[in-house]
Amino acid sequence: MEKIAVLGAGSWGTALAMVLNSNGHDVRLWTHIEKHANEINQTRRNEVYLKDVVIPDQIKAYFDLKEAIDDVSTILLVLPTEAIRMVCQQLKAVLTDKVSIIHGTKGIEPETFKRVSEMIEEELPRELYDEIVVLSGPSHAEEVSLGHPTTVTTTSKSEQAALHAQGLFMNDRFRVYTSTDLIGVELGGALKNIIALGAGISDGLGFGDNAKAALVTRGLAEMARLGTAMGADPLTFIGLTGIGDLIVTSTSRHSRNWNAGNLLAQGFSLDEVLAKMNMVVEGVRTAKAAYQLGKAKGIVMPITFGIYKILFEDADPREIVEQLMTRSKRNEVDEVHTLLKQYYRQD
Ligand SMILES: NC(=O)C1=CN([C@@H]2O[C@H](COP(=O)(O)OP(=O)(O)OC[C@H]3O[C@@H](n4cnc5c(N)ncnc54)[C@H](OP(=O)(O)O)[C@@H]3O)[C@@H](O)[C@H]2O)C=CC1
Ligand SMILES: O=C(CO)COP(=O)(O)O
Repeated sequence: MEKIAVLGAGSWGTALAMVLNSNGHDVRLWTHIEKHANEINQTRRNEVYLKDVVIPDQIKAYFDLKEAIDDVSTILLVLPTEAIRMVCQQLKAVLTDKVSIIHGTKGIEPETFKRVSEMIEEELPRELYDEIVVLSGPSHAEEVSLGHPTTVTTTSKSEQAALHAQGLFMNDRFRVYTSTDLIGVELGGALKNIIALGAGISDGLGFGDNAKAALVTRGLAEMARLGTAMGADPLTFIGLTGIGDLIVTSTSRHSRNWNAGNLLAQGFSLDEVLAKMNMVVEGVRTAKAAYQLGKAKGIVMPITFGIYKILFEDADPREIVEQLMTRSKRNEVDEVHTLLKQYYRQD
């Protein structure tokens, strides 16, 4: 059994702390708000982020980062992408012994186009950690914390490290696979949030199931197209961290991205939507990064570009849908599909 510090006491950090606790690990949950740590310790509830569950007594919340990481062997970062660099800098100031790092964050940084593991690598000196592992897949905190069956994937540059993380989390309610495609797993988890925003917009406009199936399917093609150009294995996009996560995020009432899209379609401005959500909506920043990246690399991503225009250029969602529906005639099969077809023919 290990001592593990979970940095980020939002919904996902709390749910993952509960999984680790149920596996017998000694888990500390760190939040940057002192009042939040006190509330969790006194009430055993995380009222703002995960109100429907009781947090087991064994999980202690910390405000002092140095105390939270004292003597731990693994640190799990579960923060918004925007907070990753800042918290790594705080960590660097107090971390003395080498640890394993795992992260459960899903995003890409605008301007730099860095994945989260790359941001951590840039901020933390190499001698302070063994390897970085990514944990991703279709997994809403609200269901994981209730013990509903869930599957995720761990990946790392080191297969050993991915296997170690698999062992830490896996139980009969939380099944963990491993993958060797670090780039594909991270990009799948980040890019699906953009398409989920689109699914929320589509549902908010009342377009129904056909439109959503089209968005998810053609959105997946865009994810795989950009991902492949960034060095991912296209097959990863038909796995848990690609289509799996895209399905759950585009269809679940728990999804922050879907709900944000739904509110946008009702006419709220982006600022109003983000204020109403009170939780991180990662697809917004990642849409900016994917738009910039798609432009820079000349990748065809009409859905992603349309969602970017709704978010940042005040475009009317109905006009974007019309533009998507009236694009020039095409064949459905492009280079990514061709690769997938070759794969299926091997069976
Ligand atoms: N929720 C889910 O079901 C899942 C989420 N994820 C991913 O996990 C990541 C975290 O999401 P989630 O838990 O939902 O987010 P939440 O919005 O629920 O919580 C975010 C937490 O991070 C804290 N935080 C924000 N900025 C900082 C900072 N600078 N320093 C320290 N803490 C900070 C927030 O504190 P404060 O109260 O001050 O805002 C809050 O406690 C995201 O990348 C998300 O995509 C992945 C899978 C499932
Ligand atoms: O990544 C997630 C589920 O796998 C969470 O998505 P949301 O942030 O949209 O809730």
